[in-house]
Amino acid sequence: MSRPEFAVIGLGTMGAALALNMADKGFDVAVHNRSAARIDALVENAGDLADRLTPAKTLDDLVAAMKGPRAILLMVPAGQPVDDQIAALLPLLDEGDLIIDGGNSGFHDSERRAAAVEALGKRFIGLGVSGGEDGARHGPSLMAGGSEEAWERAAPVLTAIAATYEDEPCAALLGAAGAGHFVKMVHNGIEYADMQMIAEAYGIMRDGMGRTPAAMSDTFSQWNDGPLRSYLIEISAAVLKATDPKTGNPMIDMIVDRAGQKGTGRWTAIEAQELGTPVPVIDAAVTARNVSARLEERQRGADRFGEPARPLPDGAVTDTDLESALIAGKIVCYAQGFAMLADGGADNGWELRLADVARVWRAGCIIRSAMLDDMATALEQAPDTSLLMAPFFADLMERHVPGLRKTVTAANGHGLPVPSLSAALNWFDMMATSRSTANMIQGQRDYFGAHGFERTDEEGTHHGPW
Ligand SMILES: NC(=O)C1=CN([C@@H]2O[C@H](COP(=O)(O)OP(=O)(O)OC[C@H]3O[C@@H](n4cnc5c(N)ncnc54)[C@H](OP(=O)(O)O)[C@@H]3O)[C@@H](O)[C@H]2O)C=CC1
Ligand SMILES: O=C(CO)[C@H](O)[C@H](O)COP(=O)(O)O
Repeated sequence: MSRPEFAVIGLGTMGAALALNMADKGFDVAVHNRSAARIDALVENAGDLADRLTPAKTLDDLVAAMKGPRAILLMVPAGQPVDDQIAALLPLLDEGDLIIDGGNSGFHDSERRAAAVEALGKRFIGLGVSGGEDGARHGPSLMAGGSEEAWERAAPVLTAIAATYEDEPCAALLGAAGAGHFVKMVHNGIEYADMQMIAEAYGIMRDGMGRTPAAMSDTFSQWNDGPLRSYLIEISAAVLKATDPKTGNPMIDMIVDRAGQKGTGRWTAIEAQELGTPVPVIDAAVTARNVSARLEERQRGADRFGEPARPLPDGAVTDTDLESALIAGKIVCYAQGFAMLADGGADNGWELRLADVARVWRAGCIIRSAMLDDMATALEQAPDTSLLMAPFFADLMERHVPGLRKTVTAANGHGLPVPSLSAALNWFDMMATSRSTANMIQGQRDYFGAHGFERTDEEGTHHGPW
């Protein structure tokens, strides 16, 4: 084994899997973790790949074991741990060495870290990684932000370990330092929205149609053979099919209905507000997770007001309507996500190519879906146009909005909460409205604050007769 040029620090779920993926692709990798037990466990369980791993108990040992120019991937929790690792590494590294932060870091932090690291003659990449443990082990989607030089150094390894879509690696340099983590943040916002809409369809089937988990699993599996084909639909079918080994009950029925979150969805919603980009489907999904966490408050609400009468009349919503709702909702949430990428790219001075982002998301990542290849084509043809207006997706919307409308109307009428699907429908209706109601807002603002308004028949700023 030759001295490794590549290293992974942080051998938790993602770091260990990425190190094995690199070893599998023929790269020698130095590995280090804060607690030594994980280093030993990785090497002991690596089988034939152990020969390619160089365990290092300290950062000094890690750096000394490597050949320059070094490339070191950090896979530790976002925030202070990343700053601490960078601070500990910098004095040990040589000019030209590269630090890659592969965690879910905030993109503002990546911009700051890149500037600090590069000022010392070293290089930095902020790398969005998606695909969970299995993706990390067998092919993740990788969204890089950094300089061309830094990318050239990292690309041979990153493109080798990435997922492929028709032989094209799902790994790309998308812009300067913060761009990779910005794109990953928006990816996670879309992930939240897609998951929430799927959960809403599950809720309609469970509480509105009285379906069993096994029956719902079959429905999701059928949808996975059509336009909705995607990783999230596939795993939803699998989750619904699983049996709890302890009780023999459907696993889904034993899971507490309180959704966790590590923050990237919330960041997307906050950043979208900063940019002024409407992403209501994502906002609603973040809110729904926050509401889910208020278990006791929800229980008090149910006790005080009674659970709504939820069963839907026969035929009120069909499986085809539900499928349509998810298709239209998915297009809307991607349209909002790509609009945010366009606005964020412009605001930060990155030349974010939306088609490249769609291509990188086609395989390996959590939001991979059959629609992404068509999105890449649409965004290549008309990069400055909303995905909603791309002929292929506009046609799909025309076909599927009636099912979305029927689903949302029936659900709202029977106390079945569908916040993200409703947000998708409301956004679609607002975006197809030439005369909105914002004239009333302007009238109110002028009335109480003399803020002025534009008139429909004259140029300039005007005031009302109040
Ligand atoms: N899990 C997932 O699906 C995905 C996770 N990510 C991101 O990747 C990063 C790693 O996630 P994941 O592998 O799931 O996390 P894990 O919790 O499985 O592992 C975290 C690793 O970081 C180390 N660590 C924790 N705190 C510190 C610290 N203060 N200093 C140094 N090392 C520390 C841990 O070491 P020790 O053993 O000593 O505790 C452990 O090796 C996170 O930013 C996460 O958001 C990105 C995409 C997907
Ligand atoms: O980045 C990821 C997937 O793409 C991570 O799994 C992330 O933790 C998911 O977000 P959350 O924990 O907030 O649900």
